Amino acid sequence: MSTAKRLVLSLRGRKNSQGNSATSSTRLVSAGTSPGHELDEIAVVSGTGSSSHHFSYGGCIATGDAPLPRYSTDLGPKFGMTQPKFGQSVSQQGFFTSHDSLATPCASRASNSHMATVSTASEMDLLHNKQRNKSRGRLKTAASGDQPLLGTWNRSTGRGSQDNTLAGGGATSLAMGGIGHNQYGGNYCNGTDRYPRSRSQQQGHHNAAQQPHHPYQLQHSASTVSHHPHAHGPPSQGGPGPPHGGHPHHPHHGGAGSGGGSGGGPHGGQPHHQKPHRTASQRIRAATAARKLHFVFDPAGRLCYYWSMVVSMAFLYNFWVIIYRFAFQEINRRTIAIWFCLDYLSDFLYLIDIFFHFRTGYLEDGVLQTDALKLRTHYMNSTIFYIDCLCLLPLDFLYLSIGFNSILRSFRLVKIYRFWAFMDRTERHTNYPNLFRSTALIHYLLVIFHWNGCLYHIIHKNNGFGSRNWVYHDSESADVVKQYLQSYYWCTLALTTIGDLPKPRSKGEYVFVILQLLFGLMLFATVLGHVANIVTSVSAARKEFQAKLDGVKTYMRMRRVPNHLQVKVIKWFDYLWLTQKCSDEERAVSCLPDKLKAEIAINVHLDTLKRVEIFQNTEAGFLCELVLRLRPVLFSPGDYICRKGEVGKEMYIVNRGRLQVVADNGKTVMASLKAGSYFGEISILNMGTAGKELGNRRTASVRSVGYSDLFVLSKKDMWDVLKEYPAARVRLESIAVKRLEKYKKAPLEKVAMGRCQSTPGLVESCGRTSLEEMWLPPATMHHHQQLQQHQQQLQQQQLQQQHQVAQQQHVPHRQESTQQSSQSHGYSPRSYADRLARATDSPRSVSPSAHGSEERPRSRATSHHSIRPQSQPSHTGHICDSSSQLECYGAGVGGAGGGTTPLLGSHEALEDEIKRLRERLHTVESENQALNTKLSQQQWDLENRLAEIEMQICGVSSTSSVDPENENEELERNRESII
Ligand SMILES: Nc1ncnc2c1ncn2[C@@H]1O[C@@H]2COP(=O)(O)O[C@H]2[C@H]1O
Repeated sequence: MSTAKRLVLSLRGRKNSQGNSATSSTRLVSAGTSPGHELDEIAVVSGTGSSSHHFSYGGCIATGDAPLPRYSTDLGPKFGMTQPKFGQSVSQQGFFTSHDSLATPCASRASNSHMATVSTASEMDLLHNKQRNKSRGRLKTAASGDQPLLGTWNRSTGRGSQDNTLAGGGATSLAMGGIGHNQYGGNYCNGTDRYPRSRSQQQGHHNAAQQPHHPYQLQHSASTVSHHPHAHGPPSQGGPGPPHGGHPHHPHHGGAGSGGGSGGGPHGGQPHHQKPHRTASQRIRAATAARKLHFVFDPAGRLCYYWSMVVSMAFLYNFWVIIYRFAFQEINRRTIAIWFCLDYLSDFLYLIDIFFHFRTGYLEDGVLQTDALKLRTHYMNSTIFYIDCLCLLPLDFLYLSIGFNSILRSFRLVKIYRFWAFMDRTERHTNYPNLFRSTALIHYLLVIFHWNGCLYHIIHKNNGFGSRNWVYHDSESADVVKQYLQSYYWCTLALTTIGDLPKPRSKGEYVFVILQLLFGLMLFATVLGHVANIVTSVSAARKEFQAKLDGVKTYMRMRRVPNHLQVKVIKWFDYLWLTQKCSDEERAVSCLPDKLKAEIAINVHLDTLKRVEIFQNTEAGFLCELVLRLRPVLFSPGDYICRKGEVGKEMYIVNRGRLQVVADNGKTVMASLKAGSYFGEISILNMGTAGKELGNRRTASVRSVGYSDLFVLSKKDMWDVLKEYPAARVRLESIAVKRLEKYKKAPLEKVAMGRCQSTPGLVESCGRTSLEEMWLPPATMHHHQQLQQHQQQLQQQQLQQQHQVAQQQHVPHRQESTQQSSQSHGYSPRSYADRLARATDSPRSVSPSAHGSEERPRSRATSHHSIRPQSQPSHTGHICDSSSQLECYGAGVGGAGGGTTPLLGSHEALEDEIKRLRERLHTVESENQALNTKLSQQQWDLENRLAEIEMQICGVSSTSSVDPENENEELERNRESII
């Protein structure tokens, strides 16, 4: 998608974003920092002095609701401005991409009364001529047309240059929807290409009557510009702006806001009555004058970059040639013309560079300054200005006295700062930093050899250090190139410490050669270091990855991890390396601010994320928030990502790969998931079908078919975000409800359950409830908590009563009973309700399973279902039998096989099962009754026996005539011991 399109989309998106500034800026950020990013490069600063109009979308302009200037969108291609290889500079990124940076410039500009131009990134007005021609034609038409040109728009009496602005902008301001003559009007380019006229008409007021329809205004306005949010608000609102035309509290915005400009409010821009009538020719003149455009270059923009490349070339020319010509006295009559042309071409470029600097913006408090006066002052007060002047010191005049000597041009080399800046920027932006570094290193080496060779030749030419033995003898030859190559070769030997140099004889020669060798040594070391760095950075990722793999391997070997598992782990690493080439993606971007991280993540995973249902048509902020919390994770083939019945703590988004939602048996596939799908949300939303307690349990198992690249989102993170975005929550829940519906409709085989086969120790409850019970209509979803609480209270009360009964009956196996009770399971609210009702009918229903007690929450442990007031040990065994039978049932239903009950595939089967269960319940109840009778019988026996003993004791005591008090105590003691 082209940048322009993206921008348009982002702006549209912003309109839809319900005024959420964060959101909108985020969208804009996305567009603004897209690789396209051409638009911020081009800006028109129209008018003179401070009244400029900015057309770029960068900076604050982008924050506006501005319809995109039509011509801006295709400026890049139009002018052959291809996508830069090296993208944007860091400063630019910082400036345009962060939310703050979008907002700040506006604010600061608004508060700076001297800042005329607000453009963040303005480089040139490429369309200026075209526009001017158009305007002329239109003006002609207008002038000759019936409509008088005497509009009611007003001339600004603002700052000096604003006349021009008015004119041209007069025209321009009209076009810009009344970017008045107020500097901020100019600053913000508030015109819209669609709204100004209608707005002005709507705004009406008295000037509506005065203001004739202005053809120039209309036509010109159609060709420009952006729209200032402060001044107009969203265009879609369409209604009249405040009478001041702009922000009611910001008179400075009036110009822009009067916006409607041409219409403006009565106070917008300047009062109408100041110069209500101007002739057409006046206006044309004014317009022409105001159309004197000036350019302001964004230091971080592409033009600046390319220009610095040109200047660097000029510098390199001087860098290589000055010393060469000095050493070899290459200038002679034959070549003088060429050298002079080249010399003065480079000087000319240096000169232009000075002018370029006058028009290059700079950052002040993080805000790009574009005011011409400020730029000039800033440049002239900087050291760079003096350096640039020094570079152009015209020592060439000395040619006249001392002849051609390129050493007089040595000051041109001071421009090296430009070359370094260019190299730095290129290094930062290139996609091949190591290649670039290597090339730069080689270049530096060649230059050093070149200079050294030239120096050597100079010494040689000047008769060396007294003897010429240590220089090459045949260097006397007249062939300059050969002489140069010999010197170069000598230096290469010396500086690479290879040796094999002619032996020095005199002291001077010795010193020179020693210095050469030392320098060569250092150079060599430096080069080696650089090369090592380059090589290291090339393989850094691989090394890090390898180190991690080695660590894991060592660990597995030490811990004697089974071979198959080791192979699996290594394969996992293989896949990771193949697909990501990076062991820790998160760490790679950890130094970035969150907004940028989110932006990167969104861009990198855009394809996946836009397919995710929950992210579609949601607020951009929601996506941003979530994306920052996503953690990538990779699963191997056959891995279970989650198992039915487990507590859900995370949800997953499929980035790549295929997964299956499977039933307990691991074979029945309930759904297939691929990139863009998500799962695991039901349990983390506590919407599981098994009631409150088990709402957080996985409703299904999910298995990876091949390698799956997923994003994990923790429950806490999810809830944190959903708290802020309730609409997204509703959406997520509604999708979950749909899935649950599907789940409900699925054959019972799929949902029936018993012991969770995948995770030993877990017992799933859903299968024990009927399908009707499992289904919880969405409407009741949010009530079920209350219902459950109520039910729990009832259960607890009942439980207490039963405990009391048990205590009264001195049940000795309370512990066992409680153990049994703790094995009960959670149910859906309806399930609870039904069971509660059943419990009322037959309170001694049996616990369905005897497993998973450790897993159950406490509240469940006290469930009434498992309370059995047994008083005899034998009963416990009996009840265990019952429950184990049921357990078998569960297992059978769950598909594990071996159960006594056939698989339940239909409603009838289910009802049969219920019937069977009820019968079983009756049996158990009657058994219980029988046991109770037995118990009563035993109790009666015991009491009888007790009475007999008492009688006996009484008899004994009467015969032994013991003290009655002692006798009573004794009796009591005996009784207790008997009991
Ligand atoms: N029928 C289905 N279609 C798609 N996904 C499902 C289906 N049933 C369950 N899931 C997903 O599987 C996940 C298992 O864990 P959760 O219950 O947390 O959330 C579940 C759903 O996200």
